[in-house]
Amino acid sequence: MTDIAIGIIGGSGLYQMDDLENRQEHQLDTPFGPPSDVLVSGTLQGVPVVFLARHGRHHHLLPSELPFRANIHAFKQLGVQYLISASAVGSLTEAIKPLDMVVPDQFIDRTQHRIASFFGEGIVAHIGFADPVCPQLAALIADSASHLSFEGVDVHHGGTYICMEGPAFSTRAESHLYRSWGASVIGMTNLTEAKLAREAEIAYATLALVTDYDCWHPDHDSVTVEMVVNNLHLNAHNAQQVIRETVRRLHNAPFVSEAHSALKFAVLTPWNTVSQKTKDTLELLLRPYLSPDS
Ligand SMILES: CSC[C@H]1O[C@H](OP(=O)(O)O)[C@H](O)[C@@H]1O
Ligand SMILES: Nc1ncnc2[nH]cnc12
Repeated sequence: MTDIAIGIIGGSGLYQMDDLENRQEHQLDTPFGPPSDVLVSGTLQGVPVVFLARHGRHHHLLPSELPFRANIHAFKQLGVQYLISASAVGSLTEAIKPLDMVVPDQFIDRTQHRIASFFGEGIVAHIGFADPVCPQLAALIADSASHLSFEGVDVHHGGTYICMEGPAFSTRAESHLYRSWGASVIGMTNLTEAKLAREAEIAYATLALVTDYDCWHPDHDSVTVEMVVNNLHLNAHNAQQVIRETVRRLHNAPFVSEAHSALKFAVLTPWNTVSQKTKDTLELLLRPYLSPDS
């Protein structure tokens, strides 16, 4: 099949794109095992896209169980160059209220049990990650959300997303600690995904949908799954509109992101010292940098 440049990864509450036409399911395998679910390609207002439900369509995978590498590899196999993530988050600040939308520009890593690199097994690479999301894609998402102007919903362009391990939500002491760090929102998935997308040279940015005030707010109940789900049902529809508008704009004006050449100077290990097994595993990622006889 021909390459699909735009990928969408939906988190809690976003298990499919309602208006996706010409749907086709792709059961893919990767050197890192199978992805969370089938990838579903189709067209959104005539634009080819491919969608994956991050936790599976029936939400059967914990954040710590997500096959992050397989998911990103599967998008890469289909030719994805831009990946739009939609995610549920808790707010860590008064200025960001439930149902608001946030497009983070920074992450803080509080994960503990995840493999967050494609490299190792005899090949070393260090990607730049100072700016962990693609600024152009983030701006497109934020501008699309602002343009659609949903009643009672503020759009926050920029902010720091704390990525915790989960699955339990934070303790109150942790929540206050993250606030003291100046963080804006908290979730359990996006940092790992952003790192792997960068290693795969895919431009990545997130539309974060606020569902709760975590557990720091004196005037609001501490976060529960019921609270998250109720608010997700309210804003999943808005989120799909933002994604559609972002896809439309991106298709009309694609751009070159720094992410698209992230590996250019990142690999330290001479290719001729790498085992054939590791070469085979990483061939898709390293293809642009390999000479025909390496
Ligand atoms: C259902 S609340 C916690 C759960 O929701 C978020 O998932 P996602 O980022 O995939 O939308 C959060 O990260 C947790 O995994
Ligand atoms: N408060 C919270 N903490 C972590 N992940 C979340 N996802 C939605 N709300 C969350």
